[in-house]
Amino acid sequence: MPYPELRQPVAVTMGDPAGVGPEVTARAWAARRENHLPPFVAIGDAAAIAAVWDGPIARVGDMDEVQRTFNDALPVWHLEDSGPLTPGIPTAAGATCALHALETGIGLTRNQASSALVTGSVSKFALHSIGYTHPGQTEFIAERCGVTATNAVMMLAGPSLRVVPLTVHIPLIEVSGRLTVELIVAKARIVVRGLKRDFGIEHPRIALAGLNPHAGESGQLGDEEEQIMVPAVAQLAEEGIIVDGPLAADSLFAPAVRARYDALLCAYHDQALTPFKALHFHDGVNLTLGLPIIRTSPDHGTAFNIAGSGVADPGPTIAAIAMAAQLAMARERRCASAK
Ligand SMILES: NC(=O)C1=CN([C@@H]2O[C@H](COP(=O)(O)OP(=O)(O)OC[C@H]3O[C@@H](n4cnc5c(N)ncnc54)[C@H](O)[C@@H]3O)[C@@H](O)[C@H]2O)C=CC1
Ligand SMILES: NCC(=O)COP(=O)(O)O
Repeated sequence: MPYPELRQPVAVTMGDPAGVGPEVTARAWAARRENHLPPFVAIGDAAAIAAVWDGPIARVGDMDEVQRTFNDALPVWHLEDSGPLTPGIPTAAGATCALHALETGIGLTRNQASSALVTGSVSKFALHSIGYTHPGQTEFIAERCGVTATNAVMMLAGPSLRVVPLTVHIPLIEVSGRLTVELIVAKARIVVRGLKRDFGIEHPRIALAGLNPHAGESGQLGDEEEQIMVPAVAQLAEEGIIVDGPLAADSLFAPAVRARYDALLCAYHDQALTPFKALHFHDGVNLTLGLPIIRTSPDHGTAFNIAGSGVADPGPTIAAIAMAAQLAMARERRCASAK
């Protein structure tokens, strides 16, 4: 057992049943031994897995059954029939099933029936078509956990890079208006706490990327750096946080530069996720800092263009399950030593 202190299985939602979620979850189970994965349960429509995978499935209704069946079959917490299913074609019934799976996974994890939550990829468009109003899953999970959206911080973590988009699912034109000293300081504090608590880094070093080319070139190429970022970095430094910036984003990801930091705080979604996915598509993980539960997710979307064709890489899901288990075990160890 690679995770001896993990008291409960990990809850893995399959996301949109028409996306690659069902097949990558099943293939992660098939690769459980070589990847030393902990027991986990797949939450969603069992038919969505059967449509794309011919391995063994065990329908379960409690976590004891998950523990008992995991070695021999993929445990599935079956929720509902998501209707006629064609991989690659999202439907309202499929989005409803994905949302129900998310609710179920959050509930199991908040009740400590599962040690951690791993969320499969959903289609934001399909979810919004059934009335979902949150920008992503992060904000929904935060709300269910009683945490404000600002205090639930998205981090993408891979073996050689951790990035944090300070603004996430908003149009590019709104980024400048959303960046404030308060937002940067609040998120940076949560990042530093997460690096200490979840990653065991005693003195985290972070850097803030500028928004404009050359970090604004002293105001000649934009003033967000001078007006917002410089005061935010000064305030964080005053609090004793080891922080550099704002630094020119184009060179921040160069190997010699990024190696100096434990996390890079970026102004907007693609500034963070584009270099991250270029480096760590296969083994990178999306996680949420600032929650009372552990939540991770593969760092890709529903990939409707390849769903059902058998080519989807299960690596990101394997990495998300492994990281969820490691983080949960570290927290359980800390709780045990505090008693
Ligand atoms: N965590 C989540 O729930 C996320 C959900 N999304 C949602 O996914 C939907 C599609 O978004 P896209 O921007 O097209 O991103 P995507 O990640 O679904 O696909 C982008 C490209 O990457 C490929 N790809 C993705 N996962 C792969 C895998 N496991 N193995 C091999 N190739 C893979 C796809 O085939 C496609 O060519 C959108 O509705 C978006 O909202 C996007 C990112 C994260
Ligand atoms: N691009 C990252 C992403 O879309 C993940 O968002 P979330 O659903 O985890 O909030």
